[in-house]
Amino acid sequence: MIPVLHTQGLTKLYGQHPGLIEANLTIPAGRVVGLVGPNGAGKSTLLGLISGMHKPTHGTIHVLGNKPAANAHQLARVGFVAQDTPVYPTLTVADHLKLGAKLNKTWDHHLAQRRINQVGLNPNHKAGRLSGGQRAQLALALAAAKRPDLLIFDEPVAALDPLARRQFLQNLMEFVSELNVTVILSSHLLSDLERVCDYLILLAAAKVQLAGEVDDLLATHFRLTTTPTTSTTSHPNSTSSPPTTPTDTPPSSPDAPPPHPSPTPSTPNASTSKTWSSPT
Ligand SMILES: Nc1ncnc2c1ncn2[C@@H]1O[C@H](COP(=O)(O)OP(=O)(O)OP(=O)(O)O)[C@@H](O)[C@H]1O
Repeated sequence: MIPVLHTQGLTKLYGQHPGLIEANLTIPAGRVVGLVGPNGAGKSTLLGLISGMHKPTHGTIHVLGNKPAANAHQLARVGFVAQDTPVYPTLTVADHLKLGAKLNKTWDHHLAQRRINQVGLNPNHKAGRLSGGQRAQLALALAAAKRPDLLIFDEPVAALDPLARRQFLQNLMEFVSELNVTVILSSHLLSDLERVCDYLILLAAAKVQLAGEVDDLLATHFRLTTTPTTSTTSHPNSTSSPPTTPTDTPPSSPDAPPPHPSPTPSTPNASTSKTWSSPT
């Protein structure tokens, strides 16, 4: 099967300044990919390269088997939602749906309408008057109604409060299971994405530090926390520091997004709160 993303030595320089250095990535189809790293790590640069907004300085990149944004068909296969969920403030929710239908040949009006109803958005409300969470839901419905094969979100939950974040991720997971789409989500914080992604890319200082299936990464490198009454279990390969208490990462935190519905089997430990230790 053709990978959703395949890069070799992918490098983007802004003048002399590195945005991304020598990235080698192969992401299989059907994953929810967490792209995580601190400020300036290169997340937006990589997403810009995938969507075709940036051109590589050197190296190669193939998205769904083709060069990014190579033609109209390729553009239609990739949905991109930039930071701050851009919408047109003076247009109503219904206007956004009409615009989406005009601009996209593959537009699924039924899907868009159904999702708008399900999340309780009033079609007559202007986008400029929606809350951050409602804007995110609108942007998600618009992106999904394009029926893309790859859906990209740059920092989708950064500006949302815990409840809106949870609702957004829940809706996203519903789309994923309904549409069979690959999703790439970026965030500064692994904790934002860890329960929804099944593939992880860690970036720092413009370089890929770690990439792979979450289950594989967990199998080789993780630390578990258990209830206070039982002893803490460490993976034999783990070189992590002393165990954390459950209060460090409460499983029932209101901040915790819903579990990923992917058919990919999770590790037996995946429902236990987990803490990533630094890659070695
Ligand atoms: N237009 C630009 N001109 C010059 N340098 C840039 C430009 N865009 C990004 N950079 C630099 O490239 C590096 C990667 O930036 P990028 O925006 O991709 O990181 P990021 O992980 O998305 O950061 P953030 O989380 O803050 O959005 C940073 O050092 C940044 O300063």
